[in-house]
Amino acid sequence: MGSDTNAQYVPEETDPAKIIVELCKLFYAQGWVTGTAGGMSIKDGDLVYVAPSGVQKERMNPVDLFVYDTKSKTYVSKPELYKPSACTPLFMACYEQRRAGACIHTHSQNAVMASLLWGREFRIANIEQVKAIPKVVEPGNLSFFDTLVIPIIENTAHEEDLAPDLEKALLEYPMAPAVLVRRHGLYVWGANVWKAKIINEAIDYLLELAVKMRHAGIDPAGDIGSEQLTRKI
Ligand SMILES: CSCCC(=O)C(=O)COP(=O)(O)O
Ligand SMILES: [Zn+2]
Repeated sequence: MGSDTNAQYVPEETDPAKIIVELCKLFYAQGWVTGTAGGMSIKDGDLVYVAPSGVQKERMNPVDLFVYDTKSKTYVSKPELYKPSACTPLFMACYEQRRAGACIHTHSQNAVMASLLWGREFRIANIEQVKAIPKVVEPGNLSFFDTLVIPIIENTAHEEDLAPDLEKALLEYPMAPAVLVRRHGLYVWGANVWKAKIINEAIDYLLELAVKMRHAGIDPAGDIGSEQLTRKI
């Protein structure tokens, strides 16, 4: 074993605008932001970077991004052709209520399917991947035996009108690492963009798995061993 086995991987790119452009291409390839859907934002000190509204998120250039200064409450970069993402009030709520460093909004079909199969909360437990999810209210991640709970809010005609319900969910679920929007998608945030990316990937994996488990007659939040009742052999 080399001495650098546990070395932390540090991505080289640090320009938030370039990172948003790069990650939106990746999320497009995942099917998470197709057809102009979804978006993302990064908070770098007082500056909030937001993608433009209604554009193909995989084809943006760094100059297309809006940059909002939370101190002066003005846009320091405001591309003339565009409006800022309709998700902006929701991203701002995550920054203010969760002290997030980055937010991701996707229209993943796994998120939409889960929102159709669960009621007011999505729950999953006893799956190794939950260990990638932070506890939020204290340092560290969930353990294998913890239950991940994600609140589900109802969709509205316009993205920005989701903000009051998202803000309420953030207050009512202090441990939640994300919020699902029924028939719409998922909002995820993290202390920084790379943490937000990891959490989004882990949650999407768990949503997909949970939908498959339900279809197989297994309760994703059930006790270990309860699934044996559904086993044929
Ligand atoms: C077909 S996308 C409809 C709007 C939406 O839900 C979304 O996430 C994209 O909003 P934006 O303003 O960032 O384009
Ligand atoms: Zn959306």
